Amino acid sequence: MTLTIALAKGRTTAQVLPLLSAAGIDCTALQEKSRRLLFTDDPDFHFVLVKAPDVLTYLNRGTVDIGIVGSDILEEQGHQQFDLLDLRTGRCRFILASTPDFDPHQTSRKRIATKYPHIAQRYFQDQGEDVEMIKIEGSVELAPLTGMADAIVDITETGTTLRENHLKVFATLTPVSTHLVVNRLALKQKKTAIYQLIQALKRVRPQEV
Ligand SMILES: Nc1ncnc2c1ncn2[C@@H]1O[C@H](COP(=O)(O)OP(=O)(O)OP(=O)(O)O)[C@@H](O)[C@H]1O
Ligand SMILES: O=P(O)(O)OC[C@H]1O[C@H](OP(=O)(O)OP(=O)(O)O)[C@H](O)[C@@H]1O
Repeated sequence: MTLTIALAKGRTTAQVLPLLSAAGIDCTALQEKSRRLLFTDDPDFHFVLVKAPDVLTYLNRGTVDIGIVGSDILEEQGHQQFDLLDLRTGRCRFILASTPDFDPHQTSRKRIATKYPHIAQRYFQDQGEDVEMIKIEGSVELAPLTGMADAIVDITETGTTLRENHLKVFATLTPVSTHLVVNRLALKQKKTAIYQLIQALKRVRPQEV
């Protein structure tokens, strides 16, 4: 039985391939630097490489059985799938950050720039605050520096980008890591193969922090 897996391209794939290899899956072709997107040589595991937000589109349409993607994407897009395993890689965290002169208690309605409007909205709703959301696609740190936004909600790992842009963390929100999610129908039809993969990955994923 073949399991079809969508991998989020970029950092997620780079950090997950060593785990998949350690779990006994031949990832040689995936590890080669190329523009290939579809890997079907192994009869047990087929892979597609997609942009992180598209992982759930493939999964929810049943085109793939399994998705491997950051919990930032799962939190932002909502869950229609089974989140079965925290792979404990791709670790980073959500933060609220801005220039050091930002006043979190400012009386005017805050303008918040982010790639994650739902997560940011939920955070401010929990604080009882109505904010203006500015959705951007990247280089989020630029928004408060240019005056386009009062602050940002983004992910940080090493803190280098914040530091190099002289931004300060005002709040830490939720932690992020790479998760394995499963399509509901696939879980019924391919239960044994899916649980075998999960058991193998459990044995090789990093320790809990
Ligand atoms: N320091 C980090 N910054 C951003 N994402 C990280 C970091 N560490 C781990 N991740 C995870 O990696 C995913 C993003 O990976 P990456 O930045 O390679 O993709 P991308 O943003 O689609 O790429 P690109 O910037 O080329 O468009 C996130 O969804 C998150 O789960
Ligand atoms: O704390 P650090 O280790 O510096 O990592 C954080 C940075 O990484 C991400 O951006 P990404 O590299 O995905 O680029 P982007 O601005 O194009 O989204 C994130 O949006 C931060 O800008």
